[in-house]
Amino acid sequence: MAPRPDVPHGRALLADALRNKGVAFTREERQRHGLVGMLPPGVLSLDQQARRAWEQLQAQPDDLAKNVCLEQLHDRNEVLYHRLLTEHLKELLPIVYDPTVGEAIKRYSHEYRRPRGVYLSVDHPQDVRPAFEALGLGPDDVDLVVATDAQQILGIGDWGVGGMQISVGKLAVYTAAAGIHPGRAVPVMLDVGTDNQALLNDPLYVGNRHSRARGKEYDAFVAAYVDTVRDLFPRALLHWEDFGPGNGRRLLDAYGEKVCTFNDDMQGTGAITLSCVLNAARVSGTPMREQRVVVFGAGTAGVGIADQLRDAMVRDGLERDEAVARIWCLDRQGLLLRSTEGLRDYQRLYARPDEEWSDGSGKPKPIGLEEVVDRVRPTVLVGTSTVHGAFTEEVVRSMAAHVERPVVLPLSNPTEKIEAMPEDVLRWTDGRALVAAGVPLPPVELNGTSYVVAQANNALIYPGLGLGVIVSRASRITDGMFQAAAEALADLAELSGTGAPLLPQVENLRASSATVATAVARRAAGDGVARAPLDDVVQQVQDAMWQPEYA
Ligand SMILES: O=C([O-])CC(=O)C(=O)O
Ligand SMILES: [Mg+2]
Repeated sequence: MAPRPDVPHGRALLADALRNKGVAFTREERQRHGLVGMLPPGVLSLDQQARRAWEQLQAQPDDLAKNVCLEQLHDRNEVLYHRLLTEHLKELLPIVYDPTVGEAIKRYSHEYRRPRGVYLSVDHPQDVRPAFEALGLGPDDVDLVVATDAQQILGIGDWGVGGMQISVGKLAVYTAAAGIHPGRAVPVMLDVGTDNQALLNDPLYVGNRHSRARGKEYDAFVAAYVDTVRDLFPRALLHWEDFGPGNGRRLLDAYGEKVCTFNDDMQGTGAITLSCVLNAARVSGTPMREQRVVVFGAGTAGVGIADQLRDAMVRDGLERDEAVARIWCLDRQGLLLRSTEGLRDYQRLYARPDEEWSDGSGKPKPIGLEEVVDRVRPTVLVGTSTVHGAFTEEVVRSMAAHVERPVVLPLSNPTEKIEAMPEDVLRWTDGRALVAAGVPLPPVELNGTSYVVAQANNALIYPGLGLGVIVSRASRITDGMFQAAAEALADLAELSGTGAPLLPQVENLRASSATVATAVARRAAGDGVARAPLDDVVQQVQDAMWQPEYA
């Protein structure tokens, strides 16, 4: 992990992925570090090693095999792994991250090779502290901790201990995109059990073999995690990933004001969607205060998106309740009404008055997406439902009948969960729709125009956000910092020309993350939460970015 005084020797050095250079160790280094006879005599450069690793990767039969191959490299030689990732970001992001990471998570116990990160068990809360102490890192050595309890992995639900791979994948993106030092970042799996029966009945499953802990037991375990990290690593930013709807918002409410922390699915996804909609508003000429937004899937992500769009409408001149009134949220029960049973507290704000939708006679019937789109005539349709194909031709055509440039954002992932394929949406609307998806997709060729589909994934936000927090040493993360991130990213997109994507391309992730980081750090200072002096933010951000090169 982070530079330690005790530089390992011999085989231990080869096994230390952060320091290992493999055949790039020079003859002199081999002699100095006790490696004589342990490596073939040839000495390769990092570039040559990267070429070989790339060849090995190309020989893999499918994306899951590529993911496994890359993660093995990750465990052997981190510099080489990150070199490869940085050089081939567009090709490799879908392998180490969404969508293939979903497959790796499902297959975790069967592809199991080498543990990575910190595994905490709800059955042994007394081990939380020793587990972090075993990293051998000092109070200033950790910048970032990504933790999941895996209840709601991507759009694929509860995957128990396999969720570790989402923490690992997010950190890989942090480093590739924003140069977060891989030795100063820790992935964590909070194993509270799983309600996934297939896992519980799988003899090879390597997680806790019981149902999910809830209530006091859960809260005490999470508290032990937060308290221990704050105590041992007071500089660390705490990132929450893929928690269930019952816990994600609650944990953020409990810790958001006290700790430097954020929930990526609520706030990162909210910010990236805001970026998209800000640019769609530029293209269509319809200001934010005039947008009508339908959110299909009112879970953590959907409501997080609603919150940030609402705030953007308020900044554009609306009162808060006027902005809320321009947002319609649907969940499993259909359109959320005040009388809807089982509303979660965070959904309540967006529940519509029943009078709007019924004549008051009898119990209201569930109101589906078609009816809502038909009556509301939304300008923006967001999908966070994981219902594949929910944005039917009928729904999209109905929307496009009333709106010149309908904004359609099928964000569910992995690809098998997407609400509509952008290709279809563009075809149904004769190329008028402004589309972005949560997963990477190829450009759509239609009537002689190539439409580049932006990837509206929180990967364009969280790495820069994290870097901005680290550079400014922010004591907590304000709403304004998300706004700054969303606006800075939106400003980077080239919107000219038919078919231009709504967001900067993933190939430029390193540059766009630096821009996001700069905006976030400045806003941290503006909001009074920065603890580091920021004399030259642009340079400070550059200096803070770790490069994949041998020491
Ligand atoms: O990881 C991703 O690709 C986006 C995300 O946070 C999620 O879907 O949960
Ligand atoms: Mg997530």
